[in-house]
Order: sequence, then structure tokens, then C-alpha cells
Amino acid sequence: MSCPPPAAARLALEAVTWGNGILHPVSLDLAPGRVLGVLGANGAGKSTLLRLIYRFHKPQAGRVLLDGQDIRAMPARRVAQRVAAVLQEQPTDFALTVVEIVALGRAPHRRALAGLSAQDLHIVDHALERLDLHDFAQRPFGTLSGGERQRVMVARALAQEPGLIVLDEPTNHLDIRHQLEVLRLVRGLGATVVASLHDLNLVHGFADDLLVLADGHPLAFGPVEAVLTPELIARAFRVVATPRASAGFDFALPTEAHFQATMPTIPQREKSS
Ligand SMILES: Nc1ncnc2c1ncn2[C@@H]1O[C@H](COP(=O)(O)OP(=O)(O)OP(=O)(O)O)[C@@H](O)[C@H]1O
Repeated sequence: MSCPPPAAARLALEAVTWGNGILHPVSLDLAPGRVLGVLGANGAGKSTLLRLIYRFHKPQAGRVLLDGQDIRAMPARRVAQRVAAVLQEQPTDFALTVVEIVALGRAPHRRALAGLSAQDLHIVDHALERLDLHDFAQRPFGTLSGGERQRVMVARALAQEPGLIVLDEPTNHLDIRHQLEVLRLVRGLGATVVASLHDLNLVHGFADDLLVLADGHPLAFGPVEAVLTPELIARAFRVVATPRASAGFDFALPTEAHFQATMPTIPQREKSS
């Protein structure tokens, strides 16, 4: 039995803002199946934007549209059927086994108090297999390493069969092989993806589009090759980025003279009242 891929969702942000200047208006339209990387320095607003997309935060202004519908007007259960989130915060119920955590991904699709169907069990099993977690299935979640836990959270999102998957730093805790594997797996799901990432050299081959935030402002949105330039990296991260001969960049801190001469200023976030 193979799992049919979920219907990918269309995601649109219409001038969405949050928190009295923490996130300034962001607008974008993501076609079904596109993979968006969200970049920005610490505190730039990436997690805040992601929280708006998975309906945790209510926008101060603007709208988040899922397949053309305002997610705030959709029942929470319907959103949970369509949107999965893999977050930096992980479940604290460390006594649950890996298979029990992954099975939680089926909750939005089950009737209240109904047990897991044969189809649910198959989907959970498939998710464990794709994340190479079969050997861990009966282990309590709390006994896993950080990287193993992260793979469990991705497996839970897979079991949810979402049309949109939102990932907040999904490569956190993962060794380089698992980073590459998880990104390839997520990209291959067929779902629309929004993922915040810190490693600029991982976006090539993973993301189709990039949104770059700086101090709560959207600096750029568009295809990776068009957006990820040394100039943009300097503005967003205040580092010197030197393109490598093959692909990607080397990074260095600017000297004071270089900084004064070339580093553009970005608007400072207005303080919340
Ligand atoms: N609930 C909140 N109340 C007050 N300030 C907040 C709240 N949530 C986020 N912030 C602030 O908003 C800014 C953006 O936070 P956010 O977590 O979105 O950044 P980020 O880009 O995800 O950062 P990082 O890369 O460090 O995870 C930060 O300065 C943060 O302290």
C-alpha cells in the first residue's frame, strides 16, 4: 500500500503584520508545491512569521490565506488537517514512545476518541520508515538525542499528510548527513513548504524561493538565485559573503573600514508601545 501525496496548498500572505512593529507588512504568494526558505539574522522575525502561517499568532493586520481562505476563518481542525508545523519547541511528554508521538500526527484526521485505523497505522509506519526511525519506534521520546528527536518531529508532520508544512530551523541538531536527508525528504513530499533556515549554503537545491527578513522588515522575496546575492547577505546579516567557485558562499566579519564603507543600514525596529 503506498500513500498518495497530499494535495499541495496555495499560501498567500496579504500585508500581514504582528506585534506593534515586530513584523512589518509581509506579502507573498506561494504556488502549490513551492518551497520557500525564510532567512534572517537572529531576532529578524522568522519564527513570528511562521507562527502566523500555522495559525498560532493572530495577525495584527492583514491576512494569511490557505487555498484562498483566511485561516482565521477556518476551523482549527481543518487547518490542522492541512498545515503541519515542525518547531524548535518539542513535546515535553518524554514518556511517550516514538511511534506514539508520530501517531499524534493522525489526530486531526480522526474522529474524536476513535482509535487508529489500519490506514492510520500504515501512514505512521511509512513515516517512521522514511525517517529511518523503525529501530527507535518503541523508545521513549525522552531517551533520544536531539537529532533523533528532530527526525521524530518531521515524521509526525509527515504522518499528518499536510498540504503545507512549516518548519522552524528543521536542521537544528542534525548532523550534516541528516540535514541533507531531511531537506531532500521535505522537498520531495510534494507539499508546499515554508522553512526558516540559518545555513545559507543549504538553501541551494532545497528552496525554490527565499524571503529575507531584517529587523522585522521583508528585504527580498523571489527565486533563490535572484535573491541570494553578497549585497543582500551583507544587508541582512552584516557579514561579507564571498561566492565560492562551485556553489555557496564563504563568510567573514567585515573589518571596521569595510563596514563603514559598504555596509548599508537597515531600518531599526520601532519599539513596541
Ligand atoms: N511574544 C513576544 N513578545 C515580545 N517580543 C517578541 C515576542 N515574540 C517575539 N518577540 C521578539 O520579536 C523579535 C523576532 O523574534 P523571532 O523569534 O520571530 O525571531 P527569529 O528571526 O525567529 O530569531 P532566531 O533566529 O533567533 O530564532 C525578537 O526580537 C523577539 O524577542
